[in-house]
Amino acid sequence: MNAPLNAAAENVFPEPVAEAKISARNVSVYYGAKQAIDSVSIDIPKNYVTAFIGPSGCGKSTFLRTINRMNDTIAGARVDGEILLDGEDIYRSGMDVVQLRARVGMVFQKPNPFPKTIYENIAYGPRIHGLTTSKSELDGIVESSLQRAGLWDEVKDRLTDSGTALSGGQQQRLCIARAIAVDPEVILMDEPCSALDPIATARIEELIDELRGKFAIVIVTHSMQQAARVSQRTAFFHLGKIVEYGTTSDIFTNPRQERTKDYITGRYG
Ligand SMILES: Nc1ncnc2c1ncn2[C@@H]1O[C@H](COP(=O)(O)OP(=O)(O)OP(=O)(O)O)[C@@H](O)[C@H]1O
Repeated sequence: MNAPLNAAAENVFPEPVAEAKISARNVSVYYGAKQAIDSVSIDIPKNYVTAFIGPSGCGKSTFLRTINRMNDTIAGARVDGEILLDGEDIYRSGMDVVQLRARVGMVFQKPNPFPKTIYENIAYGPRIHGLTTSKSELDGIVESSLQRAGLWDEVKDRLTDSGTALSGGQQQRLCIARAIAVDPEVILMDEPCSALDPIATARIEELIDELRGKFAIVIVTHSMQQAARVSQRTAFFHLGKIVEYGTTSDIFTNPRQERTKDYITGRYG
C-alpha cells in the first residue's frame, strides 16, 4: 500500500475507499511547450471502474495515456512526476514498456483490430509474451478471452475470418478480448463506445461491469450518463487539472465544487 496522500494539499485526491492500484503523483504532461496536464495526483483503486469526465481538451486522454506510457509514442510529449503501479514507478529507467502495456492494456475510441484473423487478433499477444507453450493452451486462451468479452458465440465458427470483417461493436469486443488475453491488471478505455450505436454501447457497458471485479478499469467518457452507469469512481478534469474526485454517486448527486456542478448540470462543456 502506498503512503497516504495529504488530502488537504491542493489538487491531491486520495482514493476514498479501496487500496490503490495506480498512484499518480504531481504528474504534468507537455506537448512541446504546451502544458496539457498540470500536477495531477490521484489514487485509482483495484476492482472498480474509474471514469474520467470533463470538457473537450481538458486532458482526460492525455492523462489516461500516461498510465501505460502511450505518450512515449507521441513526438514532443514529455511527462513529469510519478505514476506508480502497485508502488513501482513505471517511468523509471529500465522499465520494460512492452511488458507494462501488457499489464496495463488499452482500448481505443475507434476499434482497431489487426488486419488478421479473429483467432490471430487474440493469439498474437499471448504468443509474443510467451504465455503459452502449446497450441491447445493457446486455443484455450483464445476461447476464454472471447468468452469473457462476450463474443465467443458470435465468432466461434468463423475464427479464421478477418477481425476487420466484424461489425463495429464486435470489433470493439474483439479489442477488449485482445487486451484481456495477456492477463492484464488494468484496462484503460478511451471513449470505447463513441463509434458505436446504442445497442453495441449497451453490450460494452455490460461487459465493463462484468470485468470490473477482475481488473482496475479506467474509462474516459464524454457521456455523463455512461459514467454514472458504469463507474464507481469519477474524476472531473478541467483545464489540465482534476477539480474533483470521489465516488460516482457523490460527484453526480453531491458535487462539492462549483465547476463540477456546472459541468454535470450541463452549464458548460
Ligand atoms: N499529440 C498532441 N500534440 C499536441 N497537443 C496535443 C496532442 N494531444 C492532445 N493535445 C492537446 O492537449 C490538450 C488535452 O488534450 P486531450 O486530448 O488529452 O483532451 P481530452 O480531455 O481527452 O479531449 P477530448 O474530450 O476532446 O478527447 C488539448 O489542448 C489538446 O489540443
